[in-house]
Amino acid sequence: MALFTLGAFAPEPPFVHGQVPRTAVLYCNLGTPDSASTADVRKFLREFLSDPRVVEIPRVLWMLILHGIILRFRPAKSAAKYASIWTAEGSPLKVWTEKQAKLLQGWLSQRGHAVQVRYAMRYGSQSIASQLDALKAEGVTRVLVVTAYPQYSATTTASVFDAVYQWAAKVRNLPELRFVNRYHDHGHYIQALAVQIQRYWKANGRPDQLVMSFHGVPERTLTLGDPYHCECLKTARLLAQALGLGKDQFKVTFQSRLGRAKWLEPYTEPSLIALGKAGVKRVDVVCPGFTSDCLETLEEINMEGREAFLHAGGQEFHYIPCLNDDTAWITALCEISQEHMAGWPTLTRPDAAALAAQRQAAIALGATQ
Ligand SMILES: C=CC1=C(C)c2cc3[nH]c(cc4nc(cc5[nH]c(cc1n2)c(C)c5CCC(=O)O)C(CCC(=O)O)=C4C)c(C)c3C=C
Ligand SMILES: [Fe+2]
Ligand SMILES: [Fe+2]
Repeated sequence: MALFTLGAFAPEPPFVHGQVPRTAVLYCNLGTPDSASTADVRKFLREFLSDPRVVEIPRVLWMLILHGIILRFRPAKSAAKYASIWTAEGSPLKVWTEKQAKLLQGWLSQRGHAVQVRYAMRYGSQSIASQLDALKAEGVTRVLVVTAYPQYSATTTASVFDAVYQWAAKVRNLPELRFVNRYHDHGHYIQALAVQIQRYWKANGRPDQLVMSFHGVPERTLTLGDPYHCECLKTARLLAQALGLGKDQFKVTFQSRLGRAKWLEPYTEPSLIALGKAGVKRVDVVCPGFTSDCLETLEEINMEGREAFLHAGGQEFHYIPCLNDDTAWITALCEISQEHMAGWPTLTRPDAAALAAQRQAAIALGATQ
């Protein structure tokens, strides 16, 4: 009989003295079903909605509601919605997230940083633990965790961090870890949104009202101290400023409510209906909190929201796409990552071209020359 047990820690490759430190960026998004089938959507929803960060009601009661009602009826309904936005390459959320990570890798390398970029999903395939395992196996000793969520919420950002901590709790020789909590007011992020909207308006004309629709959360989270609501409002204010919009030219709303509890208000769809009924002719909707187009933007806004507005008497509905693979957005991701890697010796080629690119980006944002 063995006298000693190794406890929870699995054997890991031995530490090699003199090993070159290696840095990685782990870019994390929410996740999405593997296919638009009801079975895959149910599997995804089960994992997502079982996270106590996402639904904060007493466990036993919630498990009864989740398994007794929601997982019986919602998967088929959601699967039909997913089917309406699915692409040949898969779920838009996955396609964009993967592309953003590849582009970020390219930009960081071009700026002379020796950094590996991987993307991971909080729920479903490409899990955070699997990607951290892969990075560790590749010899990475420093990881910067960046999320696809500009506004911090315990329901999203903190849940990603939980998954990292849960992985870390089982690892003996941990990499150095850093986290980006938020970038809702980062100059490059706001600039990327403004550029995207202005480009859209240049090609399609301007609306009577710009609706900035953010994903909702239960209102209770605000009174419990979640900064999400305030951060959404700050993003909206900065974006309106960058676009030169007056108070009566834009509106902030919250979408995707689930269940009967009160969520952050005003709700997007009733607001669109009210605008249509009030005789507003053209509405443009942008979703600044979503960095990739996904079910919530492509179906809920561009299909359901459009229908609601036009049905209520509105004449023109425009959906402005998310940041997706836009160059200004990838630049923003690059800047945000660089700032948080300060002090980590990642620059292998601090050459004139890389430094000039950084200086130009800063000047474009109003830095003194
Ligand atoms: C209690 C439920 C939910 C909370 C709280 C919530 C917060 C939240 N979600 C996002 C971003 C996304 N959510 C997406 C889909 C989605 N969200 C919920 C529920 C809550 N979200 C559900 C049940 C679903 C699945 C679809 C459905 O059945 O309606 C997505 C899109 C995923 C995709 O595959 O395309 C995103 C992105 C944020 C930012 C947020 C809080 C700030
Ligand atoms: Fe959501
Ligand atoms: Fe939705």
